[in-house]
Amino acid sequence: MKVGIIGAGMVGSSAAYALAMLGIASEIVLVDNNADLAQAQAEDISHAVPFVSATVVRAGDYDDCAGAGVIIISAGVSQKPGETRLELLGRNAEVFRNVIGRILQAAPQALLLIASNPVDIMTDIATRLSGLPPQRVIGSGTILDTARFRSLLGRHLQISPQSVHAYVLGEHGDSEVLGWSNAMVGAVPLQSFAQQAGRPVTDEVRLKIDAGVRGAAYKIIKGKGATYYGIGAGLARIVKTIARDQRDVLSVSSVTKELAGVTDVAASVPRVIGAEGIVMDLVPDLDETERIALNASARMLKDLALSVPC
Ligand SMILES: NC(=O)C1=CN([C@@H]2O[C@H](COP(=O)(O)OP(=O)(O)OC[C@H]3O[C@@H](n4cnc5c(N)ncnc54)[C@H](O)[C@@H]3O)[C@@H](O)[C@H]2O)C=CC1
Ligand SMILES: CC(=O)C(=O)O
Repeated sequence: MKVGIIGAGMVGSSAAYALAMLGIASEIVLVDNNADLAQAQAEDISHAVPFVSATVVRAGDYDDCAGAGVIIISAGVSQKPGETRLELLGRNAEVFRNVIGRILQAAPQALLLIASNPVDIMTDIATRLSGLPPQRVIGSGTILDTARFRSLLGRHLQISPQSVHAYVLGEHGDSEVLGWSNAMVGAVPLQSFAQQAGRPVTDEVRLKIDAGVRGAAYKIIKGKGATYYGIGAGLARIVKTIARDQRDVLSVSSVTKELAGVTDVAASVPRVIGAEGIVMDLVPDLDETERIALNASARMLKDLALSVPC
């Protein structure tokens, strides 16, 4: 599958690198306002390709994305230390007004995969601007937060994060909701596994993991200016399930008819993803605290999305 990437900065180039390393895409086209940057990123990544795959990686313009199955949008501004994702909204909405029409003209059949922040509201905006059905406009949503949750839980339980089945729901951002009540390890509920393993998940452990997941981006941005390897791998993972029609369950964002009592809102729940985009939403069983928090997260996202004209 050919993949176009609009925005060849840290996130776009990391996604291209992860895609090339996994050998998922036959061709990757990097497009950026800064053509020299796109060219340099493409050359650098293409020099890694002979070690692992046969992916053609090149810089180009929108027209070069013709025939792409997926277009990743990672263009726009990113957070400065201490800045929230929501503070990027006005600037990145303007970027999307500029790029969505050009993408549709070049690759009308492509699925859109949104990474730019605030990703849930950018997914809503991309859906409105494109006029595409919501199933074809996928926000990376909480795929990264879910990976962070599984990583920290796995570390606490001393097992592989791939054997932890737990999801972060709602906003990719400060109001996100960690799904503790339905978390599983293998086929065993989290608390039961923790007890059997002698690694209890106490209130103190929960608070520490919650802070670690919710605060990860702020901590990394303070330390090195940006986050990109995690989301790069997450975006490649989403492209893989689309390219191979794998129907994996991933927590991603999409305009959803109804979520925790809020209608027509873009936020994350686990969803089945295949070649045509989102195939099915999974409605998780939540406890009362989680349901209230998810309602608040979805309500905030909907109100903010409504404030942005397209
Ligand atoms: N969804 C997620 O989990 C994550 C999202 N992000 C978000 O991804 C976005 C990109 O972050 P970085 O790559 O670190 O930023 P960056 O500044 O390294 O790259 C952004 C690129 O977009 C380009 N650009 C800006 N306007 C453009 C336009 N109209 N057309 C084409 N290219 C344009 C810039 O020239 C720049 O190269 C940010 O909004 C950031 O907050 C970052 C990490 C995780
Ligand atoms: C920057 C961002 O959204 C993240 O790393 O979660």
